[in-house]
Amino acid sequence: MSENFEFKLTATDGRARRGEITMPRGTVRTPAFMPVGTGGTVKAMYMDQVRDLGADIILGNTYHLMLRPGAERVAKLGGLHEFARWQPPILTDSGGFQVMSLAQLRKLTESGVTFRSHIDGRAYEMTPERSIEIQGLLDSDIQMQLDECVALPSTPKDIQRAMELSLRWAERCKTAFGNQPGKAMFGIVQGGDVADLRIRSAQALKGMDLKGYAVGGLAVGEPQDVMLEMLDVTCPELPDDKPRYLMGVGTPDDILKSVARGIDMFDCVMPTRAGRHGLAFTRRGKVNLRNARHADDPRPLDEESSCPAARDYSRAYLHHLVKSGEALGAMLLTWNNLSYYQQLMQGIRGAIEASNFNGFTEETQVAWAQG
Ligand SMILES: CC#C[C@H]1NC(N)=Nc2cc3[nH]c(NC)nc3cc21
Repeated sequence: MSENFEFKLTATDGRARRGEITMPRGTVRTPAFMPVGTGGTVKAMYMDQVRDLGADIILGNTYHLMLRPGAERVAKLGGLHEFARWQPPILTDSGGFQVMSLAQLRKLTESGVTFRSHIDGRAYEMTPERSIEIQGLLDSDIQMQLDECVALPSTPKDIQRAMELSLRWAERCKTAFGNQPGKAMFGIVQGGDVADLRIRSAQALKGMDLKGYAVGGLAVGEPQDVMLEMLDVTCPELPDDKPRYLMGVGTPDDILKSVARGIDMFDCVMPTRAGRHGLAFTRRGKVNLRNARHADDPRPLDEESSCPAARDYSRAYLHHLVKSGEALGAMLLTWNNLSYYQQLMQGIRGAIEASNFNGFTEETQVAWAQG
């Protein structure tokens, strides 16, 4: 533990990095995967289970929590850690992406964005200052800047405008955040799929000397090679001694290829959402438990797994639960998927320490192909 927010690199293998982020609430081993806990819950999981799987940090969403139950209410109840009974670090997204993707009747100005709640239609204003205030009320350990997230596809002109506005908002967020030694505010690199804009955004944010940097505006439907190309141009512009967080990513293959390009942190709804829809991630690839071919299969998902959901239940039973819409189906498959993701991250961290990241990547991809 540290009363400050500190990041240190402990090993590298090519551009892949092994590190640790120390904060008062705990240490985050990187590369790290953050389970998504949007409304203060990692859906279908107990927080103790999430921790036992090896997660060092989870993600919460400003947008959802401000709408329901309300940031001031969570603050009065002791903050998000107390409210959700998750004591390790929490990273909160700023609301920029969710306002773009969920809110209604959005109106954007230099000052901020006004919108109506997708839940009850109530009107809200979100400014850089209010976003940081809300994340402070939640007692978030890593707070994201408010950014303007243009929906894709967008014109280069619109991407540039949004990138430049987001830089001005980053400055305002930095001012509003002030000096909080045990916490961090991360900037978000924007620029869509335009390399020059990505470089300019990264260089400008680096000049603000922030405690960490996210790469945003990806994992919004663009082809994987475009996402990877943007990482190739963005990561070299970011400081080596600060964490790099790729927002909303991704599949296990996305994660391997992004770690190879210098990314340290990830979050994605993939393992939890897929689990609720009957899809299992395993060492030998994905298994769609909705498929009738599992109806009589007595084998577990992975007899060698340390996770009971993967080791102790037949595919036939999981298929039955999924087809019947039983809550236990979502619970077991979410448990399995988060276990797989955390075991993948543990394997990645060990491989970088052993200077074997490329070998680990090849072995993992071959195993997926075994089916
Ligand atoms: C443009 C932009 C941008 C980023 N800005 C903020 N605040 N959060 C994000 C969350 C994301 N999730 C996914 N994919 C699921 N891409 C994301 C990108 C962002």
